Amino acid sequence: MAWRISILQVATTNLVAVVMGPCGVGKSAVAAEAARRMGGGFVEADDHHTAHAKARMAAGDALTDDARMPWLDRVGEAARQAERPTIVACSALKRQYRDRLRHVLGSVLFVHLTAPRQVIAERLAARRGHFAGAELLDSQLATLEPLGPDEAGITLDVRAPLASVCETVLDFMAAQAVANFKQDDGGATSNVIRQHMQGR
Ligand SMILES: Nc1ncnc2c1ncn2[C@@H]1O[C@H](COP(=O)(O)OP(=O)(O)O)[C@@H](O)[C@H]1O
Ligand SMILES: O=C(O)[C@H](O)[C@@H](O)[C@H](O)[C@H](O)COP(=O)(O)O
Repeated sequence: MAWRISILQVATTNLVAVVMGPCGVGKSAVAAEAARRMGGGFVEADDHHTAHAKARMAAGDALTDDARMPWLDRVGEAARQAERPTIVACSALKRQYRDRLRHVLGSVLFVHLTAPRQVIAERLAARRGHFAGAELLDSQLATLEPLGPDEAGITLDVRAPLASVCETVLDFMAAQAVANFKQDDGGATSNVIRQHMQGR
């Protein structure tokens, strides 16, 4: 619905959301499609790995914290400079990695994508033309630290169709934007947005 897209664009201005989770769960697919629907910027964290790191991961070798930190800084910087609203596809597996992104970006929403291991393994097995294969999955799942209760974000099961996952991401971002407006102007703007949204 055209009005809904424009309300979403207004409401989500200035937001940055990071779609996180293990390799193969669908971060790039969800983040790219959600950014396209929203008309905002998209940052792919994979584009900011060094050739050395990609070769390591292609060999099934998990990166260390020391190798990930400069990469996270590059991802954060790319997101800082990207068009707003911005959606980033980045594994951000540990709390300290998300802290690093928050340090660069200030306030960030996280969308943690989850699925049973088997579903992710099947997606990785079918994926073509990517440096990361199924050998990385177990280390990624072992490293993963879910969002803490104090971290702004949601956790979504990606067994639902891509379109419905994207809808949920956009609804979540719009709801957060409404809450931010409420803090900024005492509720005046959020009331306008709510009135429009009641027509859904
Ligand atoms: N909702 C979905 N349903 C089916 N296949 C999906 C879905 N989301 C992603 N995929 C496919 O799964 C594979 C992994 O997705 P990708 O976005 O590359 O994951 P990640 O960025 O988390 O590594 C890709 O081949 C992609 O096309
Ligand atoms: O920190 C890491 O070990 C990597 O960033 C990793 O988390 C990421 O998953 C790979 O880059 C694979 O790329 P995809 O996640 O796009 O499969």
